[in-house]
Amino acid sequence: MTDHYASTDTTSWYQQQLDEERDYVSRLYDRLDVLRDEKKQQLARIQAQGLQGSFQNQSERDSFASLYQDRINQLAAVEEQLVFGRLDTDDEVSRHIGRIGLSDDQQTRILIDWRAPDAAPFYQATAANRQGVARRRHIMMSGRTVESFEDDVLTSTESGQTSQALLSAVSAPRTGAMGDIVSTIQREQDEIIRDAMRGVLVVQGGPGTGKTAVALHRAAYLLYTYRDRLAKSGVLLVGPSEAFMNYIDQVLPSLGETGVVMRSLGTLYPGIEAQPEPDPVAAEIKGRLVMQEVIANAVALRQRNIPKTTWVTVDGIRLRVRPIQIRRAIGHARESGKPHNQAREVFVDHMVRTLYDQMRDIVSPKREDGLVNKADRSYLRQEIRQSRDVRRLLNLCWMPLTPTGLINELLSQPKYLVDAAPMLTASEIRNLLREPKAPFTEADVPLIDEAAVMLGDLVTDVGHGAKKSQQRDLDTAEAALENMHYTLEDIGVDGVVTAEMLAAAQQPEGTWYSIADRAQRDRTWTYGHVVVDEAQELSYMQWRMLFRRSPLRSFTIVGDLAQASGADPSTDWGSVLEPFAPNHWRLAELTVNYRTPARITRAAANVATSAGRRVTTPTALREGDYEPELQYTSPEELEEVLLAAVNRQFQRIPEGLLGVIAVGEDYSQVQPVLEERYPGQIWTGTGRRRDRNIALVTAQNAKGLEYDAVIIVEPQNLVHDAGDSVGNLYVAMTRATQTLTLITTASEAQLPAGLRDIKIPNS
Ligand SMILES: Nc1ncnc2c1ncn2[C@@H]1O[C@H](COP(=O)(O)OP(=O)(O)OP(=O)(O)O)[C@@H](O)[C@H]1O
Repeated sequence: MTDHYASTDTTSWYQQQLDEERDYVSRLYDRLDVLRDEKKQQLARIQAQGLQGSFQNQSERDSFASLYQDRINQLAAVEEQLVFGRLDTDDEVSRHIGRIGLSDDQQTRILIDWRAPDAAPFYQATAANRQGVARRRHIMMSGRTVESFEDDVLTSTESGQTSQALLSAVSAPRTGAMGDIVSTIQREQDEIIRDAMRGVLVVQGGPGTGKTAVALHRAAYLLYTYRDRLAKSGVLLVGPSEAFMNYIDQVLPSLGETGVVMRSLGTLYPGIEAQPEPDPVAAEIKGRLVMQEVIANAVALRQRNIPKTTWVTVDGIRLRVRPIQIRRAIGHARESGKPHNQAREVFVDHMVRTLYDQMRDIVSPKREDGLVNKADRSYLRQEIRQSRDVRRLLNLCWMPLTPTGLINELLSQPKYLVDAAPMLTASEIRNLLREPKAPFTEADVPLIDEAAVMLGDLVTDVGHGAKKSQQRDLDTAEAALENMHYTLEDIGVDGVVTAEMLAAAQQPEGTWYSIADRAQRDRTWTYGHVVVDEAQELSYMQWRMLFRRSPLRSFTIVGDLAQASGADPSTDWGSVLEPFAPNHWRLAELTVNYRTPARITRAAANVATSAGRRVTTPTALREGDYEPELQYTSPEELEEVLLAAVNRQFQRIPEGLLGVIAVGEDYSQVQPVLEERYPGQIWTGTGRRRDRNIALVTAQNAKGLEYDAVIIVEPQNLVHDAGDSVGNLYVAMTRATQTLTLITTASEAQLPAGLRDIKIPNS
């Protein structure tokens, strides 16, 4: 129930409560300021200490300084809406709920972290299951001042109405950056956020049901609840594109969490920033299970025999090499089961031994005693290894390979690809082939990752040495850590230092890397938990890459199968996950659409179902003020009609963020038109949006994003561009929080079926 304060009595009660809240909240901010000052001073002290200070050395000091800095950043990030709720229990205790937990100088808790078990009833209590809660209060802030509050009295018959706080949150104009929903998380969302970390949790929900919001809040919840475990291994959050990562990157810091590794699918392999895959057909092929075999074949083809007997010269002695010897050495190396680059060592050793035997037979009779001693043996082997002839021959037969080199050659050398992929058709091969050294695409990344596993690291002497010294550092650090925990307790740092962090700090360059930094530099890093957003888009090969990063299979997977770009999407999560976590996953569903008004949701669902796609339409929280509109025009008038539509939407929502969605040539055509008419206002999805209030995006990049007014240019082309799949059009239509306009130069008959039902506006 929302309390109404009509009578003088209730008005004065409200005012009194408001004053009390203001006092309390100002105490909370005072405490926040004190803590900030404290940590800054501690940091300054630690930075001022010389090598003689209480810390053993420079790098140790850096580690602690970094932890203080993290805490300072966290305290800075929770400034906005530090507190947003209060729970009054049956036993007349009041608890304030906020972004982080705070205690006063007597160690009395004055603010409860929203993730703490004590805060859970704020999100979960209902009139039917009050969990000891008598009143739930939503506190609305403006800067550091309490503006107003709203009470839900759970013992009242009116309890359970949609709160004003929620309605204003979902109706507010969008800023282009996603905000957190910590003050208005709904019960079905909270159950998912607080679900146990183990196993694979799949969250299926239609457009706008808060999947992304839930995924982010869950990451923050898990880090809080399982901090000890996750501090060592980290959490990875994967999204579909860089535009999407930019859109969400402020949410976790605003929840006081900075330690999550956030990566788009194209940047999951260290050192590669892949471009979007331009060809949906190539993307589909590269995602298939069979690519595993293609890459294995590609590697095997680089282990090759010589066609006929050949000769090599070592120290002026000619040695004969026969195909049978190479074949045996290859067989031996393959049997070792090691990755290509490590197995190469076996191959080389075998061949050196074979050549040595031959050489010994030639050399021995020339010695007076007829014997080859130990020193001679190792000298001869060394000579064989270093002979240019031998090296050239062995490289020809078994070349050390890099993953990027292999994939680049595979996709640009027709014969190599044909030989490695006998199971693909000629036209599929053509789809895959491209220019040598063309930039890698997002669909290449899992292929590179797969190749990296099959190839293993390049074996170099330097590599061996570095590994050994890394291990030494780690051992020393592990010992140092024993003592370190006491020091940590003394200085009261809210963080965890692991042996790995200390070891990293011992590196000669003195660079201190956090777990998040280290994880994203290391392909073989395995995370404690992986969160995957827009999961319906992932191919088999992409799933394979992700499951490699969490062998314990601790995942939160959020997505909507109906929003998949491809023409033939899976219709159940079971078939998607079967190869990776058979019978090892659980499903949760989200059912309320917080973004898109019902009028627009219905139109979008109609388009999707008319194309034969199964959609679950969530219940929209708002009916909406405007019907979606379809405008027919001619190619000559398209630009004018678009500008008029933009203008009309700004009249409707002057503070709004407008999204123009177009693909291919349409995108290129409208960009200069918009730039000319609205200079400095167009945002094309890269970098920060700042004051730009018109976003121009492709359908692919619009995934997961939202705009107050959406204008789709040539909607039928969104379908053609995706290989006749309606998925991207469905996604584009459901990006709107207020209005949707579609502009087309096609005839009614040329439009996707469900679009024709949309109203044509009265001009
Ligand atoms: N409990 C909530 N309180 C306030 N706003 C919410 C709540 N849940 C979701 N929202 C808002 O609804 C919008 C849609 O949320 P989100 O982007 O997480 O949905 P989604 O399910 O990931 O959507 P899609 O699959 O269509 O991309 C966002 O603006 C989000 O902040």
